[in-house]
Order: sequence, then structure tokens, then C-alpha cells
Amino acid sequence: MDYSIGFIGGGKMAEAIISGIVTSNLISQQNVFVGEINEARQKYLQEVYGVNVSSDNKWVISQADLVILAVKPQLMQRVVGPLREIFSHRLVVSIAAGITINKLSEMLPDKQPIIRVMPNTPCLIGQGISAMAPGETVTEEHSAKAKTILSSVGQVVITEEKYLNAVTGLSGSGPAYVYLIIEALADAGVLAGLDRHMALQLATQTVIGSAAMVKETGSHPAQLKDAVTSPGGTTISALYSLEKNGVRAALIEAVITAMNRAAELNGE
Ligand SMILES: NC(=O)C1=CN([C@@H]2O[C@H](COP(=O)(O)OP(=O)(O)OC[C@H]3O[C@@H](n4cnc5c(N)ncnc54)[C@H](OP(=O)(O)O)[C@@H]3O)[C@@H](O)[C@H]2O)C=CC1
Ligand SMILES: O=C(O)[C@@H]1CCC=N1
Repeated sequence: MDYSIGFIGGGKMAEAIISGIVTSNLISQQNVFVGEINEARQKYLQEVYGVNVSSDNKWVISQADLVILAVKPQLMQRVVGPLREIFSHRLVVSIAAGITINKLSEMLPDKQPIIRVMPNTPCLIGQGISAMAPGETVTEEHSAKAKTILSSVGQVVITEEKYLNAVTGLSGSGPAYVYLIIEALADAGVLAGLDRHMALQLATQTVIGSAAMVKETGSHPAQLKDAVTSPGGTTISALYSLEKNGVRAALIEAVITAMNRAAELNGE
């Protein structure tokens, strides 16, 4: 692509996107500009990805056609406020949890085109999923540009902004829930006497294989679950235990809690 991209904040989520776009050759390294205050982080991003890194956010914005805001939600006002005049006509993409387009509009010049996005860390290996919600002044061309970038690091869904906190609770934070489940399954294997390395391999591939079955067969998860579950067998004993321990409700509550927390972040 013949345009440049700037990141304000070069942390974990920015890195996941940078890695994806650089690996997929969508945008060349010399056209990627990262504003980052942490020196160790600056050095790391320069060395690993060969991108331009600076502590001068104004310079980063001036070099970019499109700017991704990737600092913590709680810092957004403090970081973006002083940069207000530099954004000019540029498309601004915010990946911050909870911060609404309305709130961002107050920090930015009038009619600034803003797209709010919720990605997730598997973007690092091109396996992410992002939901994007374009603001009122965003053109088709802007949306297409953002979609192309996000598509280079995973799947993209377009939705209304009112759903983005729900997306945050599900797929934004979701990788952490899955890692916790993988870790717990591996721990169970170790408790049952399996070697740690093998237990982790078994747990990881079970999650990958099961997710791929849902995706590739198009079958309902309940149908696939039933196919594993022999009458009077092992699986139904385990499922009874999971239900008794409220795993289903625990996961639902986790997503809703994260969604509510995202809404709170907009006011902090
Ligand atoms: N991590 C995730 O899975 C996801 C995160 N997000 C969103 O992405 C955003 C970033 O999250 P994440 O990457 O996890 O957070 P990080 O803390 O890893 O990244 C933020 C980076 O910005 C740096 N920073 C702080 N102040 C400035 C500044 N004034 N100028 C430039 N850089 C600055 C921080 O440095 P220092 O550490 O020294 O403060 C840090 O390196 C958040 O808004 C989050 O809601 C969205 C989806 C998923
Ligand atoms: O924990 C957080 O707030 C961020 C947003 C989604 C994933 N990580």
C-alpha cells in the first residue's frame, strides 16, 4: 500500500497490529511510525520490526496518513489533548476499550473522521478478529482503508458503535479467558500425572481443533459436544461437573462484567 500509518502508543496491542501488517507486507516498515514514551519499548520495536519509533507523537502524526490511537483508555485525554491541532484531515482509528467516538470527538478537531475498533492480540499472528464502527464523518474510502489494514491481521466485522463494549467483553478480552482455560486444562493433566509439556500440547491442540470444528463444519457447538458424549461415558461425567460448577454462567458473567467495565472506562 502506498500510505503511511502512525501509532500513538507502541504497547502490546499496537505491536500485534504492527507485526501483522509488517509480516503480511501490507505496509512497508519505513511507512510505519510509532510514538512511544518507554525507551525499552522503543528499542524493542525498532529492533524487532524495523519500524520508525519516536517519543515525539507530533512528529509521528505528521508522518502518517492514518493514525491509530493505542494508549490506555485512562490516558487518552491526557495524550491526545495536546496533539489536537496536528491531526488535521487524517483518519483517526481508536482501539481503546470503552472510549466512545463522541468522547474522542471532544478531544479532536471538529468533523475529524474517527473509526472505533476493538481488535484482539491474536492479530500478532494474523489470527485476530476486529470489530469496527465508523463515526459520522467517515467516508467509504476511510472505512475501506481501515478494513484493509485490519484484514491483514485477521477477520473484520463492521458493526454499530453501541455494540463495541459487548465485542470488547467477548473477543477483545476473550483471548485471556481462553488462555486461562488452556492453562487450567494443562494443570489438570499435570495433576493426573502427565508431563507438563505434553499436557500443554494436548490442551492447546484440543482448543485449536475444537474451534476449527465449529468454524469448518458450521455445526452448532451443542451438536459437536453431543458427538463427544457417549451414554454413561467419561464426557457426560465431566460435563455434569462443569455444569454443577457453573462454568457456563461464569463465562457469560465474565463477558458481561468486561462489557460493563468498558462502559465505565469512558467516564474515567
Ligand atoms: N491488550 C489487548 O489485548 C487489547 C488492548 N486494546 C486497547 O489497546 C490500547 C493499548 O493497550 P495495550 O497495548 O494492552 O497497553 P500497553 O500499556 O501495552 O500499551 C500502551 C503503550 O503506550 C505507551 N504510552 C503511554 N503514554 C504514552 C504517550 N504519551 N505517548 C506514547 N506512548 C505512550 C505505554 O508506555 P508505558 O508502559 O511506559 O506507560 C505503553 O507502551 C488500550 O486502549 C486498550 O484498551 C484493545 C484490544 C485488545
Ligand atoms: O483489558 C483491557 O482493558 C484490554 C481491552 C480488551 C483487552 N484488553
